[in-house]
Amino acid sequence: MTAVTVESVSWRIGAVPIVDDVTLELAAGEFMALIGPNGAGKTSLFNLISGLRRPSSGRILLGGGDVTGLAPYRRARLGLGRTFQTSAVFGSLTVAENVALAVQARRGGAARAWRRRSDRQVTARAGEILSEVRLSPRASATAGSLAHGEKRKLEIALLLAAEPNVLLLDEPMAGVSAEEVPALVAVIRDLAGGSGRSVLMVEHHMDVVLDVADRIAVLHHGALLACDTPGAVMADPFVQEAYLGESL
Ligand SMILES: Nc1ncnc2c1ncn2[C@@H]1O[C@H](COP(=O)(O)OP(=O)(O)OP(=O)(O)O)[C@@H](O)[C@H]1O
Repeated sequence: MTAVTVESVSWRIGAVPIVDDVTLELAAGEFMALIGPNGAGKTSLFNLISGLRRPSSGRILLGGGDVTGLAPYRRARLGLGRTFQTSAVFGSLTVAENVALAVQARRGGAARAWRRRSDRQVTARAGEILSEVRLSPRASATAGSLAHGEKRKLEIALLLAAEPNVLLLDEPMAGVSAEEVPALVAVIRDLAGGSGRSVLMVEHHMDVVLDVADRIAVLHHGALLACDTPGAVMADPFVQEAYLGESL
């Protein structure tokens, strides 16, 4: 089953192709990394998938359904979650309160009946999510007091509260200290897979990419240069040639 299909998608500004005829499929449960040098079009492709931009041509499908014309919030309702570099965390509330609010917001919006149900269910779900992102020991800390890596985990927790089946992660390691990277990688690695959740992640740290990705998609000047297993991509002569002297 395919979670996301990008079908011959191009996005042009004037005559300049920023994303150039990209076709790729993210399978259910798959972890795919999207790499490429600065300006390759990674963020633009994320914007096209999440609906912030409309393609000049081509189609975007979620779970097999065409969402090319749908606004971002409609795609979110269909199970697409995206992290941004800027954080939407309430710094003066505790970690647990932040997650509980996000769970409540989702449930309140989804069905009125939830309002009549006990707060305990919200607290329980928030607790499960905190456990999944390994933040339970920090549940009663104020969000504003978290280290960068912990804040990233909280942002992921807020995303999970919407119960997405596809996650778009935009440079989750950015700004995180080297000591915090392994703990954050451990959380991110487990986001896809058994749950059926799929992840598409833009990340510049190649050690992280090679650690977590089932497949790596390589963008180069807006076009898809390769999309294969980490071993095959690293051995690809076109990838090597394209990146000779350039940092991935
Ligand atoms: N709204 C826009 N108007 C004009 N040019 C744009 C716009 N958005 C993106 N671009 C250009 O498109 C190209 C791709 O940008 P994009 O941010 O998608 O690349 P990226 O691979 O995410 O880069 P980085 O790794 O630096 O984040 C860049 O040359 C950028 O300047």
